[in-house]
Amino acid sequence: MQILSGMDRARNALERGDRLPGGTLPVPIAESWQRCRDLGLDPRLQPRGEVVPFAAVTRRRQKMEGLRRLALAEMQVLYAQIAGSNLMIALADASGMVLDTISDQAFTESVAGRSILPGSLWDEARRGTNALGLASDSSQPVGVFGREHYFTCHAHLSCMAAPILDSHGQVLGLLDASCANEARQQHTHALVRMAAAQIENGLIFQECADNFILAFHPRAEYLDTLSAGLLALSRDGVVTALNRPGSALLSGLPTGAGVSFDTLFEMPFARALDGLLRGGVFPIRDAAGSQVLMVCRQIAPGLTVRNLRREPQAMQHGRAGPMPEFVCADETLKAAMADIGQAVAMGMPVHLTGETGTGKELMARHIHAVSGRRGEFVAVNCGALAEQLFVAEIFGHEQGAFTNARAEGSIGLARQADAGTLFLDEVADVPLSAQTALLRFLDAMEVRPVGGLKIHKVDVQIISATNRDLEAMVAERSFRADLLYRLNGLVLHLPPLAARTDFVLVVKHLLQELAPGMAITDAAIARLAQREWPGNIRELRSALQRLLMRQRGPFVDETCFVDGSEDVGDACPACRDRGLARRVCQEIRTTYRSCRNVTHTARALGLSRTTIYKHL
Ligand SMILES: Nc1ncnc2c1ncn2[C@@H]1O[C@H](COP(=O)(O)OP(=O)(O)OP(=O)(O)O)[C@@H](O)[C@H]1O
Repeated sequence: MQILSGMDRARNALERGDRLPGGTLPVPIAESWQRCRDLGLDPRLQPRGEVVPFAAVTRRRQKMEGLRRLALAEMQVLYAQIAGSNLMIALADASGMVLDTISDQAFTESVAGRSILPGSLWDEARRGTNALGLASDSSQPVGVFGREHYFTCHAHLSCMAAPILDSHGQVLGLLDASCANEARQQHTHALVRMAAAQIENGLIFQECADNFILAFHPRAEYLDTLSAGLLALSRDGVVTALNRPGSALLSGLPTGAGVSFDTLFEMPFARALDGLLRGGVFPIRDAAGSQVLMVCRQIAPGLTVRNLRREPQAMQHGRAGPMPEFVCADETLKAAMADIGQAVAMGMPVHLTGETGTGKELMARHIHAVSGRRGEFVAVNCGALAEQLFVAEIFGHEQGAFTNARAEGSIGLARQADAGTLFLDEVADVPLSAQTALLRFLDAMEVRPVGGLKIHKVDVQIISATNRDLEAMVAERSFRADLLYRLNGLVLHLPPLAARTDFVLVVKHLLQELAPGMAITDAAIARLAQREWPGNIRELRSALQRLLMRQRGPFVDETCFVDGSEDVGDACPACRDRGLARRVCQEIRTTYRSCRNVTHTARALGLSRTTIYKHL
């Protein structure tokens, strides 16, 4: 006989409508299941996946601007901390309406990823037992793992949510980390809670900018941690905010708003301030007699004192994990790159093709690194060399070998690359007259400088690149067929950016290069992904630079696109040149891009499905 686990029995009972067996589930989950059942939700069906109109999301985001700014920066840090894949970090308002998400591509493309999108509502009454809904109701951090979700269709998910509270214990928002159940990591829940606490502390600094802010803890080494109490005080010593650890440390004392410092501590505020403003750690007893150590983290404006750390921990950004130097998660490209190691080990020339800006030079540098050659990487832009000078530049020349020759002669780029790599960029532009000399060099790996007699043997890895069709040039006799066959030992094609499956990673990588620690929302990435990018990664880099110029906080989101200059390519052809229609069309396409579902898009924007189809 098959032995059923507690969870199996609980689910069977739930799905059959039987009484739920006691002791098989954590109490909050069992209670939530019961509430969902009382509401008449059928766990075997799909939940009501409601998504509010985009305009309502925008309004809510504006209302929560301060919190959102802090949260997006923390979400980026959290995303980097929870290494692994199939992950989404979401920020929701207090009711469980998702405002922003940061995720990896695998999650974005999953069924769950398509349902956790800005504007989606995750309250218990709509989506059954889930972490956002439970955290919103209970004001407590909650984890809902796999089959603990009420709806069977959410059983593959694990979600961990923590409320973000104001200093009166009111829920301001919710932070959630969701991942595939099998990818769940033990420490995620703690990281989400810490991120929420970090945001709460950040809010105190943000909202009490004209107050004193003091940190305190019984042990000095904890003053810089999230366990420290943070106390904001007006200039006359009245408490304006106290974080959660602070309330716990002062439990038993009256900590409500309006209480004065003197009621909480044994020393009058003015005297304590004297000590605190001299800098360093100041010992003080609370009104219950326990000693704590205190430091001043922020001085109310108008006072200047040296030796004080003005930068609160919670506001320090730029802690996103290290990003790879070179993004290459595109499966086709990865497969094509599999032979590089062997090719360079055999000294085989590598030929790179791809449109402008697809990363041919970067790939050439990568190949040089892979080859482990100790010599230099020497890049030659063949299109930039005058026809008469081409041979002399590559193979060198003796003193006074020709008019305009360098007086001291030149060893040439081929010898400079000896024991290293010679990268012939824009190889299609090698003058026909020089192609024979180049071919001879590739065959023999020997160099004879112009005007010289001595032959020099070299050992050079050859990499060439072009964005032109060399086969077609061979057919029209502007490129030598034998040179082409000599160059294309291993051919590697770099896909255009729009065709890369690792677009999201490329965006994040470039952003980290341009502005370390900067966050970007999924919606902003989706907006970028709509464009065609004829200039490929180079163009994307410039577009990100322009967005960064417009961005006013620690993250890039759709508001950075306000003037539409990044959006020229994202309206449908019929709407592209029609002002207002173009905006509507762009909104449709942006929304669709983030959820990949016509019905959701129609519902989110309050338009008919036919209209959505028309613009897609
Ligand atoms: N895989 C990648 N990951 C991250 N950045 C990249 C990648 N590929 C290219 N880039 C960046 O894109 C820009 C253009 O790359 P690169 O100059 O190598 O392109 P290219 O194909 O050689 O262009 P062109 O044909 O116009 O010379 C550079 O800033 C480069 O750092």
